[in-house]
Amino acid sequence: MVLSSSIIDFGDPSNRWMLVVCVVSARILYQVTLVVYNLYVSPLAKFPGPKLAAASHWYETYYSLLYEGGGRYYLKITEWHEKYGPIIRINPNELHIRDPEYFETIYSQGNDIDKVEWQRFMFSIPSSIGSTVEHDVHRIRKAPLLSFFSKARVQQQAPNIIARLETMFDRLRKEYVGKAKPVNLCDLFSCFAADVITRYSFGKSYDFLGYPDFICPFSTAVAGFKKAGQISIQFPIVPRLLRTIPDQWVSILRPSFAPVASFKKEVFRLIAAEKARKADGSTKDTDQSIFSQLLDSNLPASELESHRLMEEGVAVIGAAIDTTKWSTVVIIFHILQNPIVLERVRQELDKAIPDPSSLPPLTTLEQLPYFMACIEEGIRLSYGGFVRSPRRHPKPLQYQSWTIPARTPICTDAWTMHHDENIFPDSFSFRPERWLNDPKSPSGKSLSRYILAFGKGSRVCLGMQLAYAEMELSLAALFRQFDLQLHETTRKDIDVYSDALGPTPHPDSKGPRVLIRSRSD
Ligand code: HEM
Repeated sequence: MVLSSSIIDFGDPSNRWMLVVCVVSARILYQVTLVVYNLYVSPLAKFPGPKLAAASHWYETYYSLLYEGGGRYYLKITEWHEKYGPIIRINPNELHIRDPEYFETIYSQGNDIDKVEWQRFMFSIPSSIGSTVEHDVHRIRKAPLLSFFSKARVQQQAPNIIARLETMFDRLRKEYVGKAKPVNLCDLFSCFAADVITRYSFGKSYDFLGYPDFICPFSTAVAGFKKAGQISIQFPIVPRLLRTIPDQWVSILRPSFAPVASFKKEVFRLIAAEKARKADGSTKDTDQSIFSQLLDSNLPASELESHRLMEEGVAVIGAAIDTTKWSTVVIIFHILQNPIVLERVRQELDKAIPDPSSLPPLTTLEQLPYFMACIEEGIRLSYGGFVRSPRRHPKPLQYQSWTIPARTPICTDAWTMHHDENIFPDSFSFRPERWLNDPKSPSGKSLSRYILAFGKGSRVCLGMQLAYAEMELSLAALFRQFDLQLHETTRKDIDVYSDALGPTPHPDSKGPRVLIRSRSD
């Protein structure tokens, strides 16, 4: 105290100004040094790309948050690949590669590939598998869930999916079929996907399909959360700080968050019940919920702590709703917009499903080539996660003449892959035919290898089989039983405008809507 008062008198205004000037100058000096380092000294300095992006993160921040409403950096990346070639530096630390033959190297099954630090807090659930950065921790966490979401278990659970479909169709018949009342496909399939995943993972139904007009506050809250996702990517400190605020306070400050807060409480309740059942030895059906599955696994005790399990539960539900909804809606839109496609799908489904009220097993639907081609093509044009998901490899990677330093964040993405015109000519058009007769890429590999919508390698989507089953059953039943007509809906309602932790259409879109008639009308 004596020291500070004897050296500088902060009561003197000129000294206070001097302090401000010193702090600002130090900050400017730091920024200038950083820019010089990024441009000339960094191990990535030699890689091609725009100097502004290499100099500072602020360039990405501007395109991600401000320019044309934000979420538009993916278009810049495409533009730069045209100009600078297949490997570019897209910010001071990260490289992006556009080469359909190289993405399997980036996203390989290798055990020692990490995600990057900003992915940990992106969804505010850092201990869930999708947010786990370290490969070894991720592997341990994912292992016990693999069989729970395996193809065999999904097939076993098909009757539960069909039961949710019946609920959905009953409501459609009562409130929409034959009426001049359009239904918003995003709202409809959000509720459906939410009901399916909660029943599947928690062994419990929450009747999301019962909400008026299919507007479910929980899905709306999750969608709102995702809209703010770019802020979390650009400023990872924000979600970290928000986590320190109790949920009740956040709900008061932002009432739209309340459904997420009460959902988290419900997840804690389920976990407590499962732990109590396990403690008194009465757990019988080990595959009823992901929590019984995890608690019966050989995960260490630290991994079974209630807060960690809550984050895993929320992650599984969160990962399943918007993604499955969006792919299903995109597929419906494109089929409806192409009368020839619609006719062909119907012919195939009518033949395979003679009684519209009785769906065949998934294995039969999967044998319908044109129907499955429509699904694959719709998945291609719905892009899956969309947001970049970089990886860090422990050893240097070689790409053409470039040596990529070890642990450099490196990525490609579904937008880049799915619009590679050499692999998918006329890539913006919906052309199911491209998937018929076991098609190959110019290099002779199966075309489906170039689909990145579910991710690849060790981090591949956990719920892929469930997502396919939901899409196959719901689309087959929908097109078999109903006549749908697009209502004030165009490609503007479907095409990606921005990346808001998922493919997001133009902000003016009111959402894709349809009018529904029964096919027997
Ligand atoms: C059409 C539907 C779906 C699409 C397009 C999709 C897409 C994706 C993508 C791209 C990833 C990888 C993200 C990354 O690399 O960081 C992923 C991971 C994940 N998905 Fe899905 N998903 C879908 C449905 C589901 C469903 C139904 C579930 C329910 C279980 C689910 C659960 C997960 C989980 C838990 C992860 C993290 C996996 C890991 O990190 O190992 N997804 N998904």
